[in-house]
This record gives sequence, structure tokens and C-alpha cells, in this order.
Amino acid sequence: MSASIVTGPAQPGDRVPVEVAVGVLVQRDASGQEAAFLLTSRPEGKVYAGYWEFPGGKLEAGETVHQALRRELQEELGITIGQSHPWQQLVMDYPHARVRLHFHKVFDWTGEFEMRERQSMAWETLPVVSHPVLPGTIPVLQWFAAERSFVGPTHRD
Ligand SMILES: Nc1nc2c([nH]c(=O)n2[C@H]2C[C@H](O)[C@@H](COP(=O)(O)OP(=O)(O)OP(=O)(O)O)O2)c(=O)[nH]1
Repeated sequence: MSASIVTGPAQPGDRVPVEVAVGVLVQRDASGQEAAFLLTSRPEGKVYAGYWEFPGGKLEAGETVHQALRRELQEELGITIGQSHPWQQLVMDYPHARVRLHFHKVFDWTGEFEMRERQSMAWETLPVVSHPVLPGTIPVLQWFAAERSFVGPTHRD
């Protein structure tokens, strides 16, 4: 399976991207600095099953990214998010789909985590130990590395 990051403007003949809301849940340490972030594994039955990603899913008709995130995290993890903060966007081209990923950071949520799709979850810092990570997760780890002045591999190959 090959996947690539799309850079530059759309070209004639490109597939129209599917819009995806992605939640980057971040804990803060005692001094208020950003600390661990949440990764979840893709459930059985989905493409890239078992790969680690940030929780989220496709926007439904008429939804904003925030609304989709709130719904997906309720459905998948059983939590209710408060505010979400737009952070980064990325278009990925996979054999199965072209997706535009809208990453929002989330610092506030309520409820207990329940793995409603029998996925796994892990609070991670750099370098992440969960393996393998989804191709679309790698740029996010690089953004974290830049924000945190982290040097070295962000994950296992
Ligand atoms: N949730 C999520 N999806 C990601 C990430 N990175 C990445 O490339 N993707 C891709 C994988 C999928 O092609 C797409 C998300 O679709 P999905 O199948 O997980 O969404 P969904 O939960 O709405 O799925 P479904 O109801 O259609 O089964 O975005 C990520 O960090 N999180």
C-alpha cells in the first residue's frame, strides 16, 4: 500500500478529497505545558486496521469540523469534547481515498474513555512507541516535534 502527502494545488483529474475531522487530544502538565497526546488504533474491518492514528472520522453532510469531531469522539470513545482548536490541515492521497484531514487540538473533555469500536488507546509522547502508525499520522508527529524542539526519530519505521 502506498500513500503520499499532497503538496501544491489540485490538478485536473485529481480525486475530490473526502473531508475528515481529526482530534488531537492533548494533556497539560503541572506547569500548563502540552504533554501526552492520544493515539488510537484503527478498528478491525477498516482500511489500515491496527494502524495508530488520531481519533476522528469523515464529516457528514452539513457538519462543521468541530461538530463532526464531537460526534465521532462520542461514538468512538464515549467522551464529550469542549472547545476544539483548529491546528493544521493536510491532504493525503491513499489508494482507497484522497482525504483532507482537519486537525483540531482538544484540551477539554468529559466522560470516561470507552473503546466502543474495540480499538486500543495510548497516551504518547515523542518518540511514540505505538506501532505501526498510519502514514497520515507521521506529519502530525513532525509538527509536534517542531513545536516541542524534539530532535530524532518521532516513531519506529
Ligand atoms: N481518523 C483518522 N483518520 C485518518 C488519520 N490520518 C489519516 O490519513 N486518516 C484517514 C484514514 C481514512 O482514510 C480517513 C478517515 O476515515 P475513517 O474510515 O476512519 O472514518 P469514519 O470513522 O467516518 O469511517 P466509516 O464510518 O466510513 O467507516 O482518513 C487520523 O489521524 N485519524
